[in-house]
Amino acid sequence: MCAQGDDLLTLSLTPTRLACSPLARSSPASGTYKHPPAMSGSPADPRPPEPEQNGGGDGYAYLSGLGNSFSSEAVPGSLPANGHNSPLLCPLGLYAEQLSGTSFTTPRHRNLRTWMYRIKPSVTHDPFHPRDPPNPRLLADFHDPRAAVATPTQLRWRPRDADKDADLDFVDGLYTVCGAGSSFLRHGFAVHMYAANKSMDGCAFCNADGDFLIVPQQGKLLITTECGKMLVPPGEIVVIPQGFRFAVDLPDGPSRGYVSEIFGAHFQLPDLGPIGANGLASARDFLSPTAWYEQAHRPGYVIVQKYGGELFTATQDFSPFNVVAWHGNYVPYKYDLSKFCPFNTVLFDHADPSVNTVLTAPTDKPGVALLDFVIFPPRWLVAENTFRPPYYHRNCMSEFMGLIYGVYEAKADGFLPGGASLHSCMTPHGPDTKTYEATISKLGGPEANTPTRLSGTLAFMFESALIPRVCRWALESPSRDLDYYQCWIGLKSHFSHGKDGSDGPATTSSDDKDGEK
Ligand SMILES: O=C(O)Cc1cc(O)ccc1O
Ligand SMILES: [Fe+2]
Repeated sequence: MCAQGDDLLTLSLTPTRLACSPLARSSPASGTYKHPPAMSGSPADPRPPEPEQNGGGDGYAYLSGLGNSFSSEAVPGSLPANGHNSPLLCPLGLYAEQLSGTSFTTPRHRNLRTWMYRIKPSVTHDPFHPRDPPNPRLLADFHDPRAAVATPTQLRWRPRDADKDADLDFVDGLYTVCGAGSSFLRHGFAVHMYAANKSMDGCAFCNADGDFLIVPQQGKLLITTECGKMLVPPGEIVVIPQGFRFAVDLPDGPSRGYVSEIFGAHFQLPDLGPIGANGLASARDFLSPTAWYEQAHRPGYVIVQKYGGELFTATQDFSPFNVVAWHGNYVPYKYDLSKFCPFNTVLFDHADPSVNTVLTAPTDKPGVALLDFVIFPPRWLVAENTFRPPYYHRNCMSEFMGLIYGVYEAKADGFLPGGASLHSCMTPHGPDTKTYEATISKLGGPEANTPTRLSGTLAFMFESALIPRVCRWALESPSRDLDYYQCWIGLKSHFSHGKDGSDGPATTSSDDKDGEK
């Protein structure tokens, strides 16, 4: 394997099919998670979490398990007893409020909702107005070619930091790159990136359009939600479902990363098929927050609501993070990507990247995703007589890629941590010239079939069945790599059939014309 750059650690072993030594995980970010006492997924036991026993290793308390029905109380006794959701009077004088993530009548196994018990209900605010200033770089309807255009060109962007001369919080630092469909029609997706240098202050964000899957690449995010707090360093991802109010603090200073937004669907774990009952991402490694609230009078607190891609604000005199207790299965969650258990080919050929799907948002067609979140994690490459980097291909799905750290196995140069690429439906792409040449130069040598460990790298892909339009500002951005196509131009013909007395019949005239000049 030779696609890696110099800064990748590559270990070689004597070829042996069965003995690969297990190595420690190599994510730069992880905490040791201790499973909570009877709290997790146990509505029958509403004891408050105890941070010492119930930590995510990062100082915050979490509940574990994707899809569980959770209960959490910041004050003992604040959840209604006896199975009531909406009693005549809630404990401690709280208001009951339901947040629905699916229609009321969605079949039970997909039905999502949470009950919150809060000091004041969310409705207690002044009217919504268009936000001043707006964020003109957000889009949630991709039907208007004036804002976003169709292009089959291979696209790549260099990483971009927040403008040092501007104060940009998560909301102002967010910009849409591409997407398809419409939040109004509840079908589609958007890919955004963010570059922020300031914590949100005196305001909370609420996305009425869809779910956010956030992939921090630089700088931790401390996210306060109505369900509680989560600390999310690079190497972890976080999902904030549609409608949750949240505020993003930047405890490490400037931060940047990627966001996929899905309209009208939610993420779930992929089916495992013949893999069996275990592998890839495990439900138990997904962590949701525990109840946390603030009670102080907060005059002029602003709710920023993204609705149809536009921002609106409403003012209130209290924090929206006033939920003392909650229960339900519609919750924000985070996941440490180093917990992912990758599967791969163990004899020959290159497995399709779907084998490393972390989360999928399905369409109505079986096996066709509105959006798959796929990773390219550290792993062993052991396939024999195989071109181990990604193959050349044209895909009916569209592929947006980002790099969290390291060097991506298909691109020796130019695809940098914090950068991005887009290869849309049927747009040809694959390893760059340097990667291809370096790989085949090892042919016949001992390295070609030696198991190697791909380490110190973490790339990901948002893959969609929908065909994205690309925002004009992304196409015109100074960070766009206009020379991207050059990385393949150097791919030579290695075709030797009939040339130089080689092993085939006489060459045809078209072979001559197409041969390497
Ligand atoms: O294009 C890419 O780099 C992503 C990708 C990786 C891979 O191993 C196989 C197919 C694929 O689209
Ligand atoms: Fe691809």
